[in-house]
Amino acid sequence: MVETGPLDPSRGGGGRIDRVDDDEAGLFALVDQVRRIRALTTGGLFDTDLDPLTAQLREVADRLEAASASTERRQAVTWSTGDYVTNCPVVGRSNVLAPPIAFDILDDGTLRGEVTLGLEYQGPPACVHGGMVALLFDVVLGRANFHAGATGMTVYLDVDYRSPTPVLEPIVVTGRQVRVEGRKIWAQGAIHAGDRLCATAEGMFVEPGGLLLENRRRLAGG
Ligand SMILES: CCCCC/C=C\C/C=C\C/C=C\C/C=C\CCCC(=O)SCCNC(=O)CCNC(=O)[C@H](O)C(C)(C)COP(=O)(O)OP(=O)(O)OC[C@H]1O[C@@H](n2cnc3c(N)ncnc32)[C@H](O)[C@@H]1OP(=O)(O)O
Repeated sequence: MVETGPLDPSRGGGGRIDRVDDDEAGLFALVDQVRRIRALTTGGLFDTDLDPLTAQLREVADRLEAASASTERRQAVTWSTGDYVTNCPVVGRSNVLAPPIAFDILDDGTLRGEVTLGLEYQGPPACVHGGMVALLFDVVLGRANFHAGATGMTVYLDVDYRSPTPVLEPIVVTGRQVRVEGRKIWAQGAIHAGDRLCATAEGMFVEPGGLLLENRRRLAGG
């Protein structure tokens, strides 16, 4: 049973975590522009001829492709720099899929993040897609585990959708680690819109053995 008391969305305080502000290469600034386009093209209706804009975007994409390192090298970077976070599909500032959410850590280790999701995350009318809700939980629980010092791969994620999670309105995503037994870790989370409970989740995570660590070493080239 998810205990929602510690996941009260009105709790404040705490400090920002996982936020990387160093944008020396200008990548976050570039991705911010792609995000604007991503948001505007969902259900896109424009009072202009799109062909010239498409040509301009194609040119930009061609230039980026010509200048880009290989997928393999980029994948290695995400691990070798320990910079997984900036590429995460929920918090990552260089991942266009990410809203991105920034989390604060409260004094008891609970993570709290506020976000307004756009139409690109819509499932049912005016509601966030249930798969996106699950993704938000997977990440907030995983980040809470990481900051609590015991982290693992998700082996089980139980999401209860209790009331619609709205798009285009602020929602608060919370999560915390609740128990660790050997390699097994449990965490719980909630999503609220105002003080309305939209969804709760409980996940179990298992600290991976050799294979994952080996993958990481291999991808990081050492
Ligand atoms: C997330 C950390 C990853 C660490 C990577 C290394 C460095 C990374 C550094 C920073 C990381 C930062 C972020 C991480 C990035 C992304 C994470 C996002 C979260 C995800 O996106 S993650 C993807 C989806 N996730 C999977 O792709 C998991 C598939 N899975 C497996 O790869 C294996 O499952 C594995 C390796 C996890 C364990 O395998 P294994 O062989 O080491 O352990 P084993 O099978 O013995 O299980 C041990 C005990 O857990 C129980 N158990 C297992 N599964 C259960 C289940 N479903 N329900 C109930 N109990 C279960 C068993 O019953 C046993 O219990 P008992 O000991 O009591 O018998």
